Amino acid sequence: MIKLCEKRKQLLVEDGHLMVKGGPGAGKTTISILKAQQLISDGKLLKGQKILFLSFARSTVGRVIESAKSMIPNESFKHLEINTYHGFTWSIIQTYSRLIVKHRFIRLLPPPETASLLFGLDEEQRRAKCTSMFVDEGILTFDLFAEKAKEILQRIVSVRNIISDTYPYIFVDEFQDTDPHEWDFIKLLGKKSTIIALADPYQRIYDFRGANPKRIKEFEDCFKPVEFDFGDENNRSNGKDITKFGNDLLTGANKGVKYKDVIVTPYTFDGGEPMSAVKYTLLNSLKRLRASNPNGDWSIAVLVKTKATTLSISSYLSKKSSRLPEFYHEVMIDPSGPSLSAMIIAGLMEPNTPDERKKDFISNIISHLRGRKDKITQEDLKNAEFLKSYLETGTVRGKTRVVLVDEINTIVEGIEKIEYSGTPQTDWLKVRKLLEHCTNSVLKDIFEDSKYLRLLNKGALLGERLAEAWRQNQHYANAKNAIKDALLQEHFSLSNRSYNGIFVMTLHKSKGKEFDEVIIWEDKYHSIVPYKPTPGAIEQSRYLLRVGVTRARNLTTICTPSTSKCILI
Ligand SMILES: Nc1ncnc2c1ncn2[C@@H]1O[C@H](COP(=O)(O)OP(=O)(O)OP(=O)(O)O)[C@@H](O)[C@H]1O
Repeated sequence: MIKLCEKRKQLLVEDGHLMVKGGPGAGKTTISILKAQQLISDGKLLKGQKILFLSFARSTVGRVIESAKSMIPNESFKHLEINTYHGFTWSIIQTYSRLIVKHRFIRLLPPPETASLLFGLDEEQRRAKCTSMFVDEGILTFDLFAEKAKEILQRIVSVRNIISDTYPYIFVDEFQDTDPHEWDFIKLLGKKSTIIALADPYQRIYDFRGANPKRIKEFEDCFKPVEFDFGDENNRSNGKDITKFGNDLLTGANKGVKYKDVIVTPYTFDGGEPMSAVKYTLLNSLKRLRASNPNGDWSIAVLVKTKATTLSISSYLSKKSSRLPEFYHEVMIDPSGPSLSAMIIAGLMEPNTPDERKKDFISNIISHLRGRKDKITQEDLKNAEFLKSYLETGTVRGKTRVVLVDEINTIVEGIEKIEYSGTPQTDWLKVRKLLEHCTNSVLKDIFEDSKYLRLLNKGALLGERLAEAWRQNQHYANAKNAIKDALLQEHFSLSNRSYNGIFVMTLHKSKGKEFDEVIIWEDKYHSIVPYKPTPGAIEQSRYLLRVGVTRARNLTTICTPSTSKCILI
């Protein structure tokens, strides 16, 4: 039941630009949905106009859609457009790109391929390369969306007017994390549209991609908004001390204090199962939640620092041991590694000569090595360089590399022997099986990544695309491109899903979401605060941990190694 205090009632009737501030769970998203409803029922929209709600992540958008559907009538919901910055700016570029670039069609480069292509370049070189690809070839990378959409609005005032006329009210969620281009984009739209920004300065966790502590002040100076601050109000975990822990964390006041609803569990090294503490914690959470929600309506998030830990935790949860069970769960990761592995398998399935297939396979392995992780290791780099030179010269030196090339050859030979059935799932598994028993780590990683496609719920999508290819030709011609297109479309699909069950994701990805219980797993080798941190890095780590801790409605457990306990707790 939503409570409307005087401040909230005032917000609903206030005109003009607004800045809505508040800590985690203060109710910023909730009041903004009610504000949108108020604008609609006050008749502020003309025919064809909509209210735009912009957020960063697709999953956050999904949660806003879900809340809005449950809070406002269907008739009003039709007047809302809830989208990501990416989705919205891409739609502007698709419609108006001809006004800033000569190419008739713009081709999108999927993020994993972008990572592979830009590998080894510094920030400035990356930007220069992306810009020249756009201008010279009409190829667009996701990083340029906000910049190019801004350029369109800047250069063509009539387009800006059309967009503002269509969206006279724009809500900007998580404003504290906007980068300079997104901020310029909002400033331009704010010349005619009314902007309602939602922000929490202490949930700013994207400094590394251009967020800036000055941004909120810049908004205030530019738009002179009416301000509403809901401070430490806690509607998510009312009556719990989770928000208190989160706020104490900002100053270090949490150190040495015991909290009722934030439990710190130092774990010791368990030789056989180093991550067993996460399973024990899950078993306790499940016991509590199953007892209080017999209908299965509960959610648990396991939050970790890095993508690599997401994958290792997920692998561990999927395995049963003599002591502990497996746990069905979903992983929410940036799907670069799995997507690139899907393209490798699809590439192998395409009809081809053995020679061409081998070349294609090796090029795809190089893309996988360069694009699968946020930060490439020296080992990956050396392997990618070796494969590149092997493609050119055919020379192999060193035992490990001889094994790698032998295994590549065995896979290519194995493909020749496969008889496809026309049932994509079966055929996919036949090809994937060839990678299963490889001993070289490069090929093993491809196999491991491909397993996450199921956990990412991509199985059905891949099956559909391959079935289409088979229906037309009775073979899997062009399978790789079909899969690539399908995965690309996924970047824009918005679904309002409910969070039931166990989810594994990074702390960054948890932003804007809520769960009944949260388990924060600090890995021994990937601690929340980086090694030898700068003051800035410590501040960012505090914000990040606060975001994670405050995602819980009922309880958060922080598992930290007892030998190197997190310095923030
Ligand atoms: N006025 C209110 N009365 C009762 N419950 C509320 C109220 N406002 C929000 N809530 C509930 O509190 C929870 C958190 O609300 P909401 O997501 O709007 O907060 P937020 O400020 O956007 O959080 P965050 O910044 O952490 O994403 C939701 O479950 C919501 O239903």
